[in-house]
Amino acid sequence: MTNLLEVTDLTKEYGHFSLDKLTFQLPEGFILGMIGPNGAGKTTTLRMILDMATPTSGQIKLDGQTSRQTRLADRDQVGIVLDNTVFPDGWKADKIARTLAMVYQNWDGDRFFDLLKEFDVDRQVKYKSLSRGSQVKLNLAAAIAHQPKLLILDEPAAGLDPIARDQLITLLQGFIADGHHSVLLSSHITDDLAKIADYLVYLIHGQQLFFGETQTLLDRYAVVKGGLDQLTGVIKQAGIGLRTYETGFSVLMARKQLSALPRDLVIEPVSLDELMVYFGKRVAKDEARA
Ligand SMILES: Nc1ncnc2c1ncn2[C@@H]1O[C@H](COP(=O)(O)OP(=O)(O)OP(=O)(O)O)[C@@H](O)[C@H]1O
Repeated sequence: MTNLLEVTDLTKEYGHFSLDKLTFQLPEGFILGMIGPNGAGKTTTLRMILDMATPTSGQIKLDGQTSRQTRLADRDQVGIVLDNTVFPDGWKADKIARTLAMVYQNWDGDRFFDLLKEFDVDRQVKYKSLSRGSQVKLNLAAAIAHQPKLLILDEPAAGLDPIARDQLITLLQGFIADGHHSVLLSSHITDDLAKIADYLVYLIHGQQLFFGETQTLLDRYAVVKGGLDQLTGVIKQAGIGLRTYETGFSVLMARKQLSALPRDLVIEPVSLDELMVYFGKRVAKDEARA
């Protein structure tokens, strides 16, 4: 398998925050999702991959290129939608298309306008007058229409309604379908990510908690529920993000620890959203202790 992106021991020190030795790969033909709570370091990681921030140490290989100069020269191969991607307020789609046609060698104007039609974005409306969702859709269409190998998207689903999010998922699946394109995206909408991300990088406070196949992460944990009288010392110690109610408790546990538990507890699969909430609760508890 050829990797379009390889990140090795990537570190960034900001004084109050450090991103610690991230290591992950994105093969051709796959989608990699980056998840983590606010301030985990997702945008910082994407910015370093895009040469918009300088790593303190570590290596980034984009389509086989390690040197910053070659990566910059090969910019056509990457399509980007960042939180703050904007076009000048007064520009309409036609002006955006004319401009990007001069910037990108592989610009495909027909594809751009087809995508706008599919997304129901009015090409006669000035960029500043489009709704937030329509601006995101236009940014996406612009990123895809220059036919990059790799799409990097920071929170692309923010501001999109459920129908548009569904269109986005279909679009991204179509983008990677030939096996030679890949997508790296960060998102808080983890249910969407669970549907489309083949791999996940999970960051908390700059630490990489997990990198691997999405299903592997979900299979590794389970939600355990029971009455307060069943809350043993083992559960309190090994459980992640314990929640107690008047009537009982729920906690996240690694499946490999389940054999040590009483048999009459309720064991349920965990969703990506729940997983993040339980882990988030553990981090908050650790911080309160520190
Ligand atoms: N240019 C900078 N200078 C100093 N600190 C920075 C800079 N950019 C980011 N940080 C810090 O890095 C940390 C991680 O921020 P980052 O935006 O990468 O997180 P995130 O996971 O994308 O969060 P969110 O989900 O809220 O967008 C934060 O504590 C932030 O203050």
